[in-house]
Amino acid sequence: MYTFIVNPHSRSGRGRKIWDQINAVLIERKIVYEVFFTKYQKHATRYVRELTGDGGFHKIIVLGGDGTVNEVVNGIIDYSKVILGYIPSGSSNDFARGYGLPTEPLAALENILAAEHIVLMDVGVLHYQKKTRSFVVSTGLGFDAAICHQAVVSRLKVVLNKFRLGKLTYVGIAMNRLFLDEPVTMSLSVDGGDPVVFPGTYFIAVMNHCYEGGGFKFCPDAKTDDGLLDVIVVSKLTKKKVLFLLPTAFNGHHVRFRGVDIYRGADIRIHSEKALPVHTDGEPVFLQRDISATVAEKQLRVIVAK
Ligand SMILES: Nc1ncnc2c1ncn2[C@@H]1O[C@H](COP(=O)(O)OP(=O)(O)OP(=O)(O)O)[C@@H](O)[C@H]1O
Repeated sequence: MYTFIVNPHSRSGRGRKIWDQINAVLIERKIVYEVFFTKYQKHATRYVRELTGDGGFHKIIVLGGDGTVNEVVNGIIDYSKVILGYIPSGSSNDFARGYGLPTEPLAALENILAAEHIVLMDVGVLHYQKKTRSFVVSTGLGFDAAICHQAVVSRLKVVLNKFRLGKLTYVGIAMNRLFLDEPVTMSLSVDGGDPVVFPGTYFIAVMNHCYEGGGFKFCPDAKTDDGLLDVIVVSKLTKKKVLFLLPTAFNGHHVRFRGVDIYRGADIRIHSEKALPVHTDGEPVFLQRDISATVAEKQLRVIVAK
């Protein structure tokens, strides 16, 4: 049996309409399923924790954005007992982009029902204060997280989603934040090595997938099954240069420029001289000065494209 977790609120309310399309096909094809609609933040986590708490095997299909995938993964008790499928209906859809999943909902459903390609995916774990939160796409401190924090309350997202341009929300807000935020000194330590200090840092993102923020290929060589996390540090650049560099990140060409540093490791520690916004898969976490990221022991099975 399939369990669908649907965020009707995703893509500013289009999630519900996309579910209606999917539901019609499931009924017509006599597919056995149950559906659960999220009603508030972290509801998906609560539900999935209860569902997977029975110790049984579950096929969980998420219909929502990267934030809903994040909430679902955070509720899974034992990754080895779950297969995850995904029908993208978010604004940025970087999880789907990373796997090249179909963006058209019915094509995504067909891909899930065929289930011909299942891969093992690493799950990242963010540690802050004494808490942890899992992530599938990325986590980050600074500029990229400030954009996510602003996107949550942004009218721009609602307007752009109406025109199916939701992924541009993050580009639009990025321009705005660039003029508001000042870079700070941060330090990065990879796998227990000495901390490297970066004055004038805009952000550090720790990535499992290669895309974040609606299609920025910040860590072009990130692999989701290597047990490692890729890290991008953007520092020591004028705001004008950042503005010039951002579009080159859509195809990963930004890595050639000075001021962009890439690292890879299994234990990433970041310190910031000032408390800054943090995100996991675009979902805001409160302001932090110290965070670290590791990879969960077990991998999660995910249905990817044929
Ligand atoms: N019924 C609901 N009403 C309001 N918010 C909800 C509801 N269900 C879930 N949420 C919250 O909506 C937020 C965003 O969801 P999601 O990521 O699925 O869509 P999105 O924001 O359109 O896409 P993306 O993350 O790709 O930009 C999550 O924080 C989630 O907790």
